Amino acid sequence: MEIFKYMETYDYEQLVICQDKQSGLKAIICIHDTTLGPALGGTRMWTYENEDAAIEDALRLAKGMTYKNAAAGLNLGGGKTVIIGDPRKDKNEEMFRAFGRYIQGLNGRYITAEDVGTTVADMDLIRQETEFVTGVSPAFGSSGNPSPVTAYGVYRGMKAAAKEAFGTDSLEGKVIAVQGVGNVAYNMCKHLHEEGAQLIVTDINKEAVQRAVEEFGAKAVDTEEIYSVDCDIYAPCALGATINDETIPQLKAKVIAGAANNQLKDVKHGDIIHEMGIVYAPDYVINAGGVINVADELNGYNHDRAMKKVELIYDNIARVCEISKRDSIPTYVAADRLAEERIERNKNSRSQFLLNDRHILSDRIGQ
Ligand SMILES: NC(=O)C1=CN([C@@H]2O[C@H](COP(=O)(O)OP(=O)(O)OC[C@H]3O[C@@H](n4cnc5c(N)ncnc54)[C@H](O)[C@@H]3O)[C@@H](O)[C@H]2O)C=CC1
Ligand SMILES: CC(C)CC(=O)C(=O)O
Repeated sequence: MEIFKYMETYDYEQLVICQDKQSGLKAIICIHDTTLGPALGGTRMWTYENEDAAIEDALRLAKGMTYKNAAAGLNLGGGKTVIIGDPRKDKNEEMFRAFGRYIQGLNGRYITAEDVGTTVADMDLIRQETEFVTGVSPAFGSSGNPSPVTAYGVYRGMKAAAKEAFGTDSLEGKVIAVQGVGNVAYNMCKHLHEEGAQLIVTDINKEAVQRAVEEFGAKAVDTEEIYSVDCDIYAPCALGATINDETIPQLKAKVIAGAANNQLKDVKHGDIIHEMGIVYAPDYVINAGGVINVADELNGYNHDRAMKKVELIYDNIARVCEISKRDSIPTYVAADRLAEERIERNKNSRSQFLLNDRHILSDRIGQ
């Protein structure tokens, strides 16, 4: 990969490669854009095929956070970290503390949280070395695990997308195919089950599938079968790029609404599903609940206030659908426009010099 060329094309600010021999830490912190504020985005731990794949994931995920934070109305930029390793085998205390020191070295340009493969306990270890971490244990006055809140936001956004496709936002009786029933999707399934939806689930983790079958009466299918099942809504909640040349021809769903980041393999896939008449709830709009929740910590965490903001994901998805119809553009383009316009407006309004400019983290770092 030609890193500088890629970073220049998509306007990235910084890529930090962190190595700590003793703990085995191999981390890539990527900061995409800090126009709106410090970059906030989670840390993913995953067994990447090779280093290029890890760097590419960090780059794509960080850019997604810029758009997510902007579209959610947060005064935060976009960043993300990937740690190379197996979260079930390769974690240790020193690793997360070493990582915490690397974050501290960025002096507030990047704030982390959970993502796939990392937990509240990992964030607690990072916190021993830096203040620039969220999603820490509630005992520290923090918001804890963001997944249930992300799940609630996805549920709200799914209802808005259903309204657009079916004329009603009730999910009662709707058949929903859920790919990956991990932290977010398990909690999402709870809401869907309570509303009377019928669930079809798949996961590479058989225990996760079993739990959904037992608790929600879900029907289990093989991982490759999930794309072609008869359903109303496809909810991608595992990893990215599952909307691609191979899967699109199999889809029967009228709505795509799920938690995964970077669901479209390429932008052209957003165009194709739009032409097919599928209502696509753009990933970074619908899955913003977690970041909205952890971002609230920066003001002194208040759960009710955070949940009120998360409720608005319904309105955000409805707005994106409205713009898509009005301007005859795919929903992913409508979402990108919302985010880009907000960043641009903020860029242009930063013309005045202000001594002692108030930093979003001023309270935390005691300035
Ligand atoms: N946790 C959060 O608050 C947020 C998560 N997201 C995104 O949502 C997605 C899910 O996140 P979490 O639930 O936290 O992760 P998780 O790791 O708890 O759940 C992901 C699940 O997908 C399964 N999976 C992986 N590959 C699969 C495949 N090929 N087929 C079927 N299942 C597969 C895993 O076994 C796991 O159970 C990720 O893309 C994440 O980046 C986005 C915003 C916030
Ligand atoms: C998990 C969140 C707290 C932040 C994030 O990285 C995301 O929304 O993807």
